Amino acid sequence: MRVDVITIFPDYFGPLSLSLIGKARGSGLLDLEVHDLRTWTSDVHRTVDDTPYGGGPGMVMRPEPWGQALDAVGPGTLIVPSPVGKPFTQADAQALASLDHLIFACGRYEGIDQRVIDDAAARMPVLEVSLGDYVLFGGEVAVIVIMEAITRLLPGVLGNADSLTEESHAAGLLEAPVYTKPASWRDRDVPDVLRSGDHGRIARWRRDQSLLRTAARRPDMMAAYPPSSLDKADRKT
Ligand SMILES: COC(=O)COc1cccc(COC(=O)c2cn[nH]c2)c1
Repeated sequence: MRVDVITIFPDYFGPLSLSLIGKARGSGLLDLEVHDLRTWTSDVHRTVDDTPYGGGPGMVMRPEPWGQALDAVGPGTLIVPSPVGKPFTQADAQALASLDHLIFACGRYEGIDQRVIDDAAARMPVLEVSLGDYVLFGGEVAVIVIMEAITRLLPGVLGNADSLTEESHAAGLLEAPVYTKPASWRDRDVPDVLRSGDHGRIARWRRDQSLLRTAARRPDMMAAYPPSSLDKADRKT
């Protein structure tokens, strides 16, 4: 997978060269390049923003540098983290993980001139995605989050691919609680069922815990369960 990131703060992406994402890059699974938007400015001050038409607080990112940047690195699927985007989900991560070329645009200030989005949408898929109902200083940290969600789904990145099927949101439910040694810790014991060796009983216990946890914390997910994406075999009557 090829990923281009366009930002006015390229140093934000140091973490992407660490840990699993670093390995994915090293093993050729992920070809990531971070670009400084100011590369595509032509004035001596390398200006990337200007005052908003119609007035109002703050600054807006100018269209010219973005247009030239996207011309240079595109076409691909353009992802723009934004407070006004569609909520980003595990299903989106799954879908994006199967694509060949992703381009991330990191907005700052009050946002990117809308014509950049409209112009890009005329020649490539554009997804404006929200990570939550809050506002960040810019898209950079959102890109790191999205990149983690996608990269861990790439074949060969996670040692144990089984963890992908059981994890939260993969089957439309929150994952059951997990335990490890010691069997007793500060007078708290691991549930006996998990030490029973009865794998059918353990699977049922975990399913029940997932349903209880999802009902208590995420009624929205319960209402949507089972997601239409699950095949018949996964549906529980
Ligand atoms: C067309 O899109 C844009 O102009 C994007 O512009 C901006 C402006 C400020 C901050 C951000 C970063 O995204 C979020 O704050 C965000 C994402 N999820 N939840 C909050 C992006």
